[in-house]
Amino acid sequence: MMNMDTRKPVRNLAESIRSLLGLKANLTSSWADSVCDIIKSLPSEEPRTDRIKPANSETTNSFDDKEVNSGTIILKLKDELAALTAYINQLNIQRRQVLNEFLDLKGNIRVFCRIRPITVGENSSRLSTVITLDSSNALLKLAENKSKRYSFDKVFHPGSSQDEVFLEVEPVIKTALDGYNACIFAYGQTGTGKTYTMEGTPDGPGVVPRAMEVLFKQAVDSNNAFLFSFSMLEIYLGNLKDLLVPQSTKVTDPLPPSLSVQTDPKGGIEIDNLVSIQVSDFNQALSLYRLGRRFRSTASTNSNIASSRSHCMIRITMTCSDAPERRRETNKIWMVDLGGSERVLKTKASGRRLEEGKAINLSLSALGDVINALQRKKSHIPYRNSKLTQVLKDSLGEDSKTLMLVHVSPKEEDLCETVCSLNFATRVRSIHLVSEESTEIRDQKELAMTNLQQKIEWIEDERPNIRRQIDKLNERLENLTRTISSSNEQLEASHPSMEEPQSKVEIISNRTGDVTAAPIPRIPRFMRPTICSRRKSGIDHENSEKKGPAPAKRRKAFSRHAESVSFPVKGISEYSSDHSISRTSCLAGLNLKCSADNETEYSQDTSECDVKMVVFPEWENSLRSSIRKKAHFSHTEECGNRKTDKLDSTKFSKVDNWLHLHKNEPTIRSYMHRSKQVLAIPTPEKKNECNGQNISEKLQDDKVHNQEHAINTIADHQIEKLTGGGVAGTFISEVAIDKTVSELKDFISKNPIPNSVYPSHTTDGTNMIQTQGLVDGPLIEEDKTGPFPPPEVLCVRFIQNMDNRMKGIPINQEITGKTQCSDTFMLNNSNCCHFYPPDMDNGSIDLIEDSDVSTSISEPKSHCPQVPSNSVEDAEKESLCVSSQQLEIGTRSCLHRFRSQRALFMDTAKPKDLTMFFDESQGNMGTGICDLLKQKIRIFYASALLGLGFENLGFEHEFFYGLML
Ligand SMILES: Nc1ncnc2c1ncn2[C@@H]1O[C@H](COP(=O)(O)OP(=O)(O)OP(=O)(O)O)[C@@H](O)[C@H]1O
Repeated sequence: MMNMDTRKPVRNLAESIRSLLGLKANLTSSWADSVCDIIKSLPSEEPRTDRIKPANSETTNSFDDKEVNSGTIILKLKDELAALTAYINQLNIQRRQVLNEFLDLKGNIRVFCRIRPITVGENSSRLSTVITLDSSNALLKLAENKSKRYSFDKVFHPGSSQDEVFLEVEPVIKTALDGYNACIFAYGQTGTGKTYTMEGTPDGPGVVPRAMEVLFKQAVDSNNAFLFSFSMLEIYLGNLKDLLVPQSTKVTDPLPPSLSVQTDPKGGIEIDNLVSIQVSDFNQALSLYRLGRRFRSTASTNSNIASSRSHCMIRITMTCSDAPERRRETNKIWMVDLGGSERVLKTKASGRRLEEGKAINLSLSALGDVINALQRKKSHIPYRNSKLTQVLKDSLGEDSKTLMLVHVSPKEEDLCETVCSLNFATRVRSIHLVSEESTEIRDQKELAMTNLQQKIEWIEDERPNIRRQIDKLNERLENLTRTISSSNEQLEASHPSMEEPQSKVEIISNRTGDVTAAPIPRIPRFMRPTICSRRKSGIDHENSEKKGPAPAKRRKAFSRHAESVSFPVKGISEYSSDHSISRTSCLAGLNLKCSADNETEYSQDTSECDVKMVVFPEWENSLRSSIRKKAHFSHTEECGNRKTDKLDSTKFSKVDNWLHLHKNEPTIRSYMHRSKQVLAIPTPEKKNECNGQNISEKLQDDKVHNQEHAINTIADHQIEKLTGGGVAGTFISEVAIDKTVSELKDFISKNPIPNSVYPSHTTDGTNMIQTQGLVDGPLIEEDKTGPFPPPEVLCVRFIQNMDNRMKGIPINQEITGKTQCSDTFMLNNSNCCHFYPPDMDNGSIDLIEDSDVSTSISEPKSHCPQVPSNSVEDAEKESLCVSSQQLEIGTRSCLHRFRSQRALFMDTAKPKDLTMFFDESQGNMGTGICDLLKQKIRIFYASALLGLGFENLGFEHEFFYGLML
């Protein structure tokens, strides 16, 4: 009874709050304050949670009381929570309405004009050609006594700060949270401050970083679950270029998948293959933005020291499925820093700069045509005339919010361009203005807008407070639930047969919705139904129904998000992989405080919510090729978390790792200018040099040494080849190790080593462990997996039966320096064929006309670590560093290496001799086992050469045909 009494007033209060919330008229600030005060005062009436300590076995009755009290508190908290949630939802709806009214007054397409200040080095004595008359009018001085007035939604004078600009831009960004597609673009002549406005400086961040901050903050305040994803591209020379994919720095790098603009049946625009990365907070988005910025094409021109040579476009996609009042469940905002229009005569651009300028001008003129057609309400809008208009198609039309920031120069010499820009901006603005407004109407509008703005501000101030209270309540609720659960467990342990209190808790739990202490049945564990069987039998279904609809709805929504943010990749035929984003969610603003049972229901969502992953097809390819090579990646926190045992499933890498990977991404930019790196257009050679540098740096940084794995991989590869070829004979495998003979003997005496393994040494003093065995190679395997430390040189000699003499001419394809496999060993064993496996692209191959054929796998002393690869970039770096370190000549560019490799091969390989070698043996070919064996070895040898990748180096096919014959 007592419990009922305490519950009642709380319920009444909640009901009265709800009823008040229904009445819009009551929603004044004083009313809200008083409601808040009441709510704030409630917790003090409640018993402290520490009073509900787990009951011990002796105090069953007191536990009962406390438990009932806890149930009451939980109910009370739930009521408060419901009231606050209803209130915040009401605020959200209000804000949406007010903001829409506000934007309706402002217009769907708004145009701001920003006048650049005279910068250092410019002649400041001359008067500016553009003067700000008031906040929405600018005067352009055309001649001594001739001027023209331009009206815009806002005019920013040269002294306007970034803050002032953003204050005006903000409402458009906020509408994006209401489900509208939005587009903010900076337009203007080159050098007028577009990038300054959009990107800003470290001291004065521009629109893009500020917009991202606002988006995330507002999403949290709204109490709805938003899922954000970030993309960044540029339109360079009329082509789309993803700024988030690893830039190819080597000739051999796979080209990034080409981007293409697709229209869905509803008219929505999607860009095929564009990387879209889920971001859960502002910092992540900012990191990606910074990363993308590094890859922008910028160059110095006559007009601007760091001129953007492309249109840079940032897209933030947001999905929110628990706010049905939003315009769309998934919508996007584009923020575009357009390339500057330029006059060739003035910029004196030539060559590449000229091409870039022309491409920019062309697409800007296409944008002008689209605007024109929209203004005239033409039936055909020429979106298809440029990539820019294609991409922006669904963000420029009626149902979206567009903001154009036209930038003009104050300089007299730029008058022509200024007139063009201002005329274009006026045209854009006229799309939504049927006629010029009278001053009176405009004043009225201004007043209405000011009132609406104030309302918006009030709501936006109020929401975080309510949100904080909700968080607090949730926390308390969670603590309380946890306490009850642990009490139950203790009680159950002490009174296994006590059913009563449990069921009480259960009832409370079900009523409270998200507080669930699941009943533990009194049957043996193995007899209890599994989740699966419960689902099948419908038990779970019933339970979930009891829990209420909210969790089910959310769960369903997340899987939908997952589908909506995956993007198929074309052209990767082999694995037809997907650029896929994990089914994770950015739960900005979502407060998933749920009980044990709800957790099960949400487990996938909640556990994944902090994992942001993306996979690129190149990575996947590299991973798969890694499987083929049986490469083993070690796991380090720094270098990514790849697991070889899961390589055959789709691989994901964390966004954070991905960002880390790009930290040292080589850029070809020569100097920094205002946080922009200015570059000369890269040449392949430069890229390679740059890459080489980075690789060596990376190698210096990487502390992961996985020599053993590398050697094992090579040995595996060889053994596979030898045994796979069905070759009969004796194997002698030799492992050079860094132990003295006495140490070795010691070691062997202490360790049980088969008889066939014994120490030896070569004439140059290298200590070796020799293993002998027959044909199928288990002994060789014994070697590589043996108890010795990782060998520095691994030589596996295959000795063919003496009567099968292999004919051949030596081929030395050593690029430079000497191999780490001791020279003396090679010299003294003239029948030794030194062979690098195909994945090591330098090496020596000696095939010497003699009785025995030996195959040596040489492993360099300073073996390149098998760095756990985060991406294809890493994989490439690995392969590069393997070879460069093997050669011990420092880092060299991949291209250079391939060239020299090719040249040397051409010089020294003596294709004629090779052919002779094969021809000769062909002539002697019989049908006996030995001849078959010879043939197999020849094929093995030829395929080894092919495997080295020579065919990709531009050799004439005839050469290989000759080789194969
Ligand atoms: N409002 C401003 N306040 C201070 N400096 C500015 C402002 N606007 C532009 N600048 C300066 O003018 C120069 C050119 O600006 P910016 O590179 O942003 O021009 P842009 O329009 O992006 O040029 P492009 O089209 O060639 O890329 C920069 O040095 C920048 O710092």
